[in-house]
Amino acid sequence: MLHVDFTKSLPEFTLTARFSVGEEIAVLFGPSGSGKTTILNCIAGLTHPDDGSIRLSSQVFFDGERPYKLPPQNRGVGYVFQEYALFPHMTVEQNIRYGMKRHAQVNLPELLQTVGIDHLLSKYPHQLSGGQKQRAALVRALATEPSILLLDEPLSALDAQTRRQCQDELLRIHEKWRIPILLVTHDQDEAERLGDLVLTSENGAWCLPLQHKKSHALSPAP
Ligand SMILES: Nc1ncnc2c1ncn2[C@@H]1O[C@H](COP(=O)(O)OP(=O)(O)OP(=O)(O)O)[C@@H](O)[C@H]1O
Repeated sequence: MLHVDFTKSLPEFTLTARFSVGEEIAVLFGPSGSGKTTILNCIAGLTHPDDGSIRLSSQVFFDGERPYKLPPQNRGVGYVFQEYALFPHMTVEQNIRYGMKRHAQVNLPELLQTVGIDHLLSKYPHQLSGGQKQRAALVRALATEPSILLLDEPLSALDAQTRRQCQDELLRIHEKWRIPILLVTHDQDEAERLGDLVLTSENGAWCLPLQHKKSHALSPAP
């Protein structure tokens, strides 16, 4: 269970985040500049709140009172950035293997097949379409065997059909992995389709879920 309870001063407003996410998909749905990426960055440890706390189950990520900051590399966070952030000089396989643990338990061939990029391992990022890059970035994040997955608008650059396929893959992966996933999107349909929990902001505060649903509707298999 992820527990987030912090404030952070930004140039134009004070960001407040107060919510909990179990083994479910929580969508952060809100306008540009409302602090979505900043929340993900605080959870990943790339930036820090001013006060409050962030915990994943019993593991403290941040505690403003002690004060304490767990280094990003010890948080077990998988992060897919807005721009995929694949290393351009590495093949897909090298990108994926980069963050893997030495004795990784993850079944990489199965994961590659699930996400449909097993035939692209020797390609470089510039040889991939937007959807393929997105999938490679997702596999790279999952290959680190994260305890939590952060996805910052991972599907925004995709056409409608590819986007739908990637949404389905994400739902399937989540069914299998059962870890908390925080997903940022500007797309209301996507928020409703993927989110067990949809968080939105009011006056800089991300607190109350708009809706909480029990099951997802996968597209029928093609
Ligand atoms: N490195 C930074 N330095 C100064 N201000 C920043 C920085 N990063 C973000 N901000 C400010 O913090 C606020 C929140 O930005 P953030 O990127 O978290 O919003 P967002 O909701 O993710 O936006 P978008 O949907 O456009 O990605 C914005 O007002 C932004 O100008």
